[in-house]
Amino acid sequence: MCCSPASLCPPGPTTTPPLRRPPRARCVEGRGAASEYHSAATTRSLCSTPFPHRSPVLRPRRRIPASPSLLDDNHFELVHILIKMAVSLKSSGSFCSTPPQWLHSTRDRILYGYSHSNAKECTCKKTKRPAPLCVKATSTKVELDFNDPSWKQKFQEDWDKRFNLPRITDIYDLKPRPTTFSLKKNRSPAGDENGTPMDKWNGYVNSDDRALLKVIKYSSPKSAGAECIDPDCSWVEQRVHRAGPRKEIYYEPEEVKAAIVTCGGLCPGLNDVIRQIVFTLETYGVKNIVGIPFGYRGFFEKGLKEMPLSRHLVENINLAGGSFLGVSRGGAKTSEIVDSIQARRIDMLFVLGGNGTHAGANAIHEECRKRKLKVSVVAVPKTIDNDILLMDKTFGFDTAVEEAQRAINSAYIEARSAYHGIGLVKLMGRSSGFIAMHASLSSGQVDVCLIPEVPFTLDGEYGVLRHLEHLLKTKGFCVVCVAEAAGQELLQKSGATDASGNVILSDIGVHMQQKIKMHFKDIGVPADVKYIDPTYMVRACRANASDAILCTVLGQNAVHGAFAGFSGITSCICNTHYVYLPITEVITVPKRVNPNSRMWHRCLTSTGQPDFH
Ligand SMILES: Nc1ncnc2c1ncn2[C@@H]1O[C@H](COP(=O)(O)OP(=O)(O)O)[C@@H](O)[C@H]1O
Ligand SMILES: O=P(O)(O)OC[C@H]1O[C@](O)(COP(=O)(O)O)[C@@H](O)[C@@H]1O
Ligand SMILES: [Mg+2]
Repeated sequence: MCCSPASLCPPGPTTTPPLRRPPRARCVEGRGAASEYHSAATTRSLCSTPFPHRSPVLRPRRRIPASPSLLDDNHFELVHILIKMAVSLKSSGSFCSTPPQWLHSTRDRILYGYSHSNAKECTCKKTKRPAPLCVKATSTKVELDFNDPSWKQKFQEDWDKRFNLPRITDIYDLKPRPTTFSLKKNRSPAGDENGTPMDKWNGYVNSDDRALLKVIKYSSPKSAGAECIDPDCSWVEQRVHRAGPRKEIYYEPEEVKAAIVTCGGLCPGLNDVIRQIVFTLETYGVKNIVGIPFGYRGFFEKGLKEMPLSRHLVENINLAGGSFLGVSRGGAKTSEIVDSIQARRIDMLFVLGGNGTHAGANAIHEECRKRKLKVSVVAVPKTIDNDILLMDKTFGFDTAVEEAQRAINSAYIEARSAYHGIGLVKLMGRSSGFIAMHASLSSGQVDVCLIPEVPFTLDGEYGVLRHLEHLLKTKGFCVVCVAEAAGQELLQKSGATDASGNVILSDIGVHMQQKIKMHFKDIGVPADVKYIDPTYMVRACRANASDAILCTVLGQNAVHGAFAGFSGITSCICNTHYVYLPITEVITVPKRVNPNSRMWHRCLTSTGQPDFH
């Protein structure tokens, strides 16, 4: 954590420029088909009513009240991709005549077919009205026409195909054996000829068990948060595979060599997952368990030796943060990694990491398939950024938020205790603002939360700086929380990337600190700016209680998934249920905060901040 020295601003005149702004007429921008999704009445009232009594504190937010469609954060980025694909399809002349859509206007519209990998949206050629039956959704496997009475069945068949879990039996003709995993085995007096306990333990998950990804039936596409596949917002079950131990397994535990690797940046809970994987493997009867040191690098870097792991060795590792095995970025050469897997005779590989790691895990899984190796590659989603699609959250996120709000609290105390104090906190999040949004919400002490998904300006009448002036005048102090990826368009780009190819972001925190100081100096208003950058503090700590539970379950399920013969899957939590997803479904894009989601609106309600542009 680093704090700037006390403000160098000289005392100046205490009068601040007037903060009240002239009311502006607001319109929901109608680019192409975008506006056509609002009823005429809605559009009229939105465009004709300026805000004559605009409060200086709470400027109404543009677009938000008018938005009928609130996609949740899990699907927002997917929608972004779908729209881009629809646009490119359109421009390639392969689809109907919809003018190009831009992300911002798209967010305000109802979108159908969100859950496909390729959605298309159009208006009927001869009418300006939105024409629901023109809306089509396609996926890579099936094209849906909602005029077709069997579209639901087709959708579900396509869905089931996409979310079907790859397994080693896809390439190998293998017979399963009864599981060796039973929590009651020590109490069971007799076993069968395989030594499998004969108790009546009923803790197995049936392979046909599914969890629903969505549970709300929206009555209208205009309902808050509605995610509709078709224009009538029909109920279509989207089921995913339930995680957990199966009655039959595809490995002989005694013969298994299992390896664990942790990649990417640090994240609270890595040790908890490693520990649970080891415990669960041992419960199955696996004796040969190793850790690959320092991420994927450990597979091929000379001098890095695999580490034998056992319950005894990992018993207490969860008491500390970091990774017992070490982490690293970069250096993922799939063929070399698979050579190494082959040479080491690894049967199960457990990969803990974020979106990059998952992409790597999938490449390893594919390469193993190509070489016809009987290897199960199972991932566990790790990242404080919480930026992996479809899942409720990734492990480490809760803990990072908890730590981040401690930094916010310090900024608040500093700001509140200073004359015209301004506390500024920068929080991590490579491509999304989840940590900043949740830490702002949880602390309740933030006046301005800035995230990459919502553009803002610093200068000018509607800029952040003018709002800070206002806060100093009315409140006497303020706290700003900025996500590290926010406002990158305001900064010079270095173009540099890290070893994994991730773009190295310019420092918005330092930039804002300087801009705030300069601004208040220029207008002659004293301001005491304290900048806190808790960057590595929020992720180098040990997991909190809720993350520790999440890690425990995810780690156990990863092992159950491998023994069940799955490969190329990730063990995660969706809609409060523990499930397995094919890695391919979660790595298309990073998950981002949906500016039209209920959560972002709640954050805005909490901070009371206006639009900053
Ligand atoms: N598209 C990809 N294909 C294969 N491996 C990848 C890919 N992207 C990243 N990796 C590898 O995954 C590891 C972790 O990636 P990184 O982006 O640093 O962290 P995270 O997994 O947390 O997103 C690195 O070793 C990197 O080389
Ligand atoms: O460890 P580094 O290389 O400084 O990376 C910092 C980045 O790591 C993170 O903490 C987590 O990112 P990953 O999930 O990719 O590991 C980001 O929030 C941040 O941008
Ligand atoms: Mg990442």
